[in-house]
Amino acid sequence: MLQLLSRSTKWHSFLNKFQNMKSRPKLDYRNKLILAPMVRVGTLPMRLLALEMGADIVYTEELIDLKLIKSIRRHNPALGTVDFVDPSDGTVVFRTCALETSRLVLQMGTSDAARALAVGKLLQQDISGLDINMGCPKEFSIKGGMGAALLANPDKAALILRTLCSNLDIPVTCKIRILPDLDDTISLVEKLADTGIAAIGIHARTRDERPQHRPHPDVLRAVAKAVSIPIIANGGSRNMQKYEDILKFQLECGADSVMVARAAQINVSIFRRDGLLPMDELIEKYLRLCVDYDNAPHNAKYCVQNMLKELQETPRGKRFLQCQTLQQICEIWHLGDYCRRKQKELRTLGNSGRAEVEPPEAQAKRQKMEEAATAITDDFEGVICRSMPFLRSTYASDNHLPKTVLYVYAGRTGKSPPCYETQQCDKLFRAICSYDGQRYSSTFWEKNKKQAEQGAALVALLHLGQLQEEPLRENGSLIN
Ligand SMILES: Cc1cc2nc3c(=O)[nH]c(=O)nc-3n(C[C@H](O)[C@H](O)[C@H](O)COP(=O)(O)O)c2cc1C
Repeated sequence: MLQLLSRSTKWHSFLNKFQNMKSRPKLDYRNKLILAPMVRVGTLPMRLLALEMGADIVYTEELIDLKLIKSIRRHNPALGTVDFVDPSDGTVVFRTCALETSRLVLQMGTSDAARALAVGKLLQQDISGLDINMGCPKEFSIKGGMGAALLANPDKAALILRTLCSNLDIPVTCKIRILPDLDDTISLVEKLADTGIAAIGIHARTRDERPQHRPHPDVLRAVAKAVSIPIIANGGSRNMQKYEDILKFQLECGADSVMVARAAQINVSIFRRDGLLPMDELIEKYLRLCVDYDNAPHNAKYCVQNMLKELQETPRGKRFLQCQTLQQICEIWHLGDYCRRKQKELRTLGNSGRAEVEPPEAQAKRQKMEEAATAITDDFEGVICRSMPFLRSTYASDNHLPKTVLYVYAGRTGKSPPCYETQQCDKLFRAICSYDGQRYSSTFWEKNKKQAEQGAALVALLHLGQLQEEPLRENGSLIN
């Protein structure tokens, strides 16, 4: 009978899942450096980078149960990932891969035990721990009875945790904030510990305290003395500039483990025993992972912005802020070729992106865009192309703009004025400048038609020897 059953593919995949989960050692929360849950920051590339830098455990950003429950789990063989995809619009709600499974905790926002359990069952084969957010003070969470709302409803919080602990095969934890009163905090932690959770993350601030307020390591120390489950201390980033500062905070709190958010958001190499990496090296590593795992460009941009901080004001930073695609961002860190090559390879491997789960209207729109992009590539046959973004702020007046300069140059040399044609792909533009029997274009996709034309004129001027590369590179309007 068993033999017969094992022949069926369904039974086989169930057996695999079960064996994978059982063979994975249970996550131990003692003596660990942890990447804290952070919305928009804790996506796959940043988690993998944190692990590479020395974090022992990484948390996902908070993912809401309602969103997860309706998502479709699918393998993405091109990327080697498991994706949970929103079937209504095809967006990837959660992407993970085998490299992180044994050290990955997913943080969920929930207010309902049954729903949380359903999500836990859907996810447990792909993660090693499930954490419930009980500390988020944002209006969205509180209104939905999630996050810090659960601190005011300990019975419900305990019910959620008990339901998960009794029915899932992976360890369950929660992340709370301290209460204004120490005894109340200890009572709450004891009540939650009774549910069977494997550890508790505690942000050393109250619900009403903001990140700029000093944390309360003394409160954590008292809690850690009073309870026996592992305490994960959080809230110390304000005083964390290097690896040793993480350990100092852990010691101050008397905690078993420590969880870092903002300090890692700025420089994830804070987890590195051998010291911080230079920012550009870190960004490069991060971008490679974004390319490898086809990360959404807006997410990559947000994370790089956090690393750049005030350097966003430099010419390079300003150029970066104008980027809309991963390719454009990669060009700035000299990874343009890597990005192009890898994206091509992923397409060849069938990285279908959203296609399989798209509703028909979205699918039609995407196909139209893909056709347009192919047509555009064909149209660029024989065109002299360079990657030259146009940055208006680097030109003193309209008289200096590339289109004007090229127009004047044409008049001076007795040639017909240049003319332009523009191609649009979704919300981005490229232009071709035709001048004296030759066509020129910038490979940098611009946000509007006018900028695209200026970019094309720049390429023409450069080719005609009317621009010098080096000065332009310095003032930030030329990238190679
Ligand atoms: C950008 C950002 C996003 C965050 N998102 C989450 C989240 O999804 N879930 C959560 O429990 N806390 C979240 N937090 C709070 C952090 O996990 C952490 O509790 C807080 O920043 C204090 O730790 P730190 O001093 O190390 O920054 C977020 C913090 C930041 C800065």
